[in-house]
Amino acid sequence: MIKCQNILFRYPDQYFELKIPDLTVYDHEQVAVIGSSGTGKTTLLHLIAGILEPAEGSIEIDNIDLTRYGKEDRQDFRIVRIGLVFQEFELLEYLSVLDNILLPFMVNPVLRLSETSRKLAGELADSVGLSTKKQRLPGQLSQGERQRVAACRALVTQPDVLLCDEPTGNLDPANRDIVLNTLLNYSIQNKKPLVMVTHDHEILSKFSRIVNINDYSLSKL
Ligand SMILES: Nc1ncnc2c1ncn2[C@@H]1O[C@H](COP(=O)(O)OP(=O)(O)OP(=O)(O)O)[C@@H](O)[C@H]1O
Repeated sequence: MIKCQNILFRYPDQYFELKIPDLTVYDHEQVAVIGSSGTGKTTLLHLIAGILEPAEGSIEIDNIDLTRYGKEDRQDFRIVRIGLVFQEFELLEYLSVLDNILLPFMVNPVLRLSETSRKLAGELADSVGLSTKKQRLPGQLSQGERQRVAACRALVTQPDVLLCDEPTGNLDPANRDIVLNTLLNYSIQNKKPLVMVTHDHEILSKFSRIVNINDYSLSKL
């Protein structure tokens, strides 16, 4: 469960303010975050991920208050417990599809690469239709296939929370549905909360709840 209470966040220039009195995402929920450009959707995801720190308030994940942690502890928590997917998928061009999926284990000493993780990486690649492309380099993949790899990478650590920032933004409908269903199904089957920022109103019916960030943010300019 994700619980944000009495959040106040400002960037250092003070022009933008995000205030969230109470936002709880339960384990069985898939929440879409919508709202106009520049109203704080990405900022909200970064707060929940512990990348940003609020000036006031608490952000709890499974009853652990991230705002009590220092930056490094928040980072370790994020690596182990949170799955992140962004619009720019940040694949490493010199690693194969399989190794890109396993990247969290290679770059983070807090995670242990096991045979189980290798097996899961292969199964995830199979599940998104990449079974014949596991040894390819990202440069040999389409945009949609690259984003499928990024979705698998977010799931290979079996995170307790999934945070996604427009993961289907540039994709055609077929790839969009593969990526979306992969992420939603993980959340539904494992009862792990999912929060996804999206501009795509066509996909909103797939979520259990919609949060409009316009209700919370205030631009002072
Ligand atoms: N590092 C930063 N320093 C100062 N202001 C920032 C910074 N990052 C974002 N902002 C400002 O904070 C506000 C919220 O930005 P954010 O990226 O969260 O919006 P968004 O709703 O995700 O926008 P979009 O839909 O365009 O992606 C914007 O006004 C933006 O200009």
